Amino acid sequence: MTRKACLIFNPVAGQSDPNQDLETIKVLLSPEFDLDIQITSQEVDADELAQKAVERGVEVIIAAGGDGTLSAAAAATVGTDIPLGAISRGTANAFAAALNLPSTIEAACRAILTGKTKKVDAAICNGKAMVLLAGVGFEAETVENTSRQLKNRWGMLAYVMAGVQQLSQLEAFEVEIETDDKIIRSPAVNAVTVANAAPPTSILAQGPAGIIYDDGLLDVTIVAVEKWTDAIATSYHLLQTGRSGDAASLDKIGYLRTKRVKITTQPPQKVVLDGEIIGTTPIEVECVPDGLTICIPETLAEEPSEKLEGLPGVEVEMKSDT
Ligand SMILES: Nc1ncnc2c1ncn2[C@@H]1O[C@H](COP(=O)(O)OP(=O)(O)OP(=O)(O)O)[C@@H](O)[C@H]1O
Repeated sequence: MTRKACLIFNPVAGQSDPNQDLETIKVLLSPEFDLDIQITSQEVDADELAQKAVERGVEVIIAAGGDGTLSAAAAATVGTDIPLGAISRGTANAFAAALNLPSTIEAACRAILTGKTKKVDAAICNGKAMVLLAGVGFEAETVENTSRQLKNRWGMLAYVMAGVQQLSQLEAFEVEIETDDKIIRSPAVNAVTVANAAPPTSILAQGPAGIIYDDGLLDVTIVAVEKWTDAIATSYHLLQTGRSGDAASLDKIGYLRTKRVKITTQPPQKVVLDGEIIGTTPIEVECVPDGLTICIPETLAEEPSEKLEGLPGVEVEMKSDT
């Protein structure tokens, strides 16, 4: 018997031929699924289509597109038990990389057909569902400056180019980071990233050793640089540690793990949530353990740890009631 699935398909994601991709997906999934195919448009996005599918009570939601499409569809399933099948067709494919999902259409379809479902953490940021990460400062600017034309032309290199563009305009901000047990203040940081899950290419999330997406905790990375040469050294260090799975050890990179966090900045900074600009600080992010059901292989967990020393003028105030 076939299962009822809603397939949400973004025809403009990535650089491949959408008609051919859709046909491949239909051929691979049709034997098992009764597919209700919903195509995204500029007006109707994956979030809205996925929410309607949740309301209709489909058995599985399958999203095919870039990180925006996959994250939006995933967000609509947070807190439901509806499994999400993710088919990556974007530029960066951070979603699949972060959750150890297959990167090709064929392998993703095979996982949806035969893979086991697994519960992983999600988070809520200012009332919105989050699967990957929230970026304050640099990361938000990088995303905003990475246009579709740039992505179409340069692929992954577009993210690097947008980052380098930002390095020449670094503006530090004052931050207060409040967790359940402490308040951290620093007068001059450039980026704060709160990650539930992140691939090694999300370099500004790579403070802790390995970002664990099923530990009930969020991974916070704080980066402070004074000049653009520091920024390059810091970015390179984070790229290396992200790839090796080691914790960052450079001064001016801090990290900690926490169930919930409140971030206030002076002046207010733009905030990017799973690839989309959602507004400005302050933000409050809370982990939703096991909030998302997805077909995914197991990964190894690392020991939780934190490091805050070395950030300029950092103050850590322990809260007395914890
Ligand atoms: N039919 C469409 N025409 C134009 N824009 C669309 C259409 N469908 C979706 N979009 C837009 O596409 C964006 C999401 O793109 P998505 O992230 O899936 O692909 P991408 O940008 O190529 O991938 P990545 O984020 O991995 O680089 C949303 O902003 C959405 O509004």
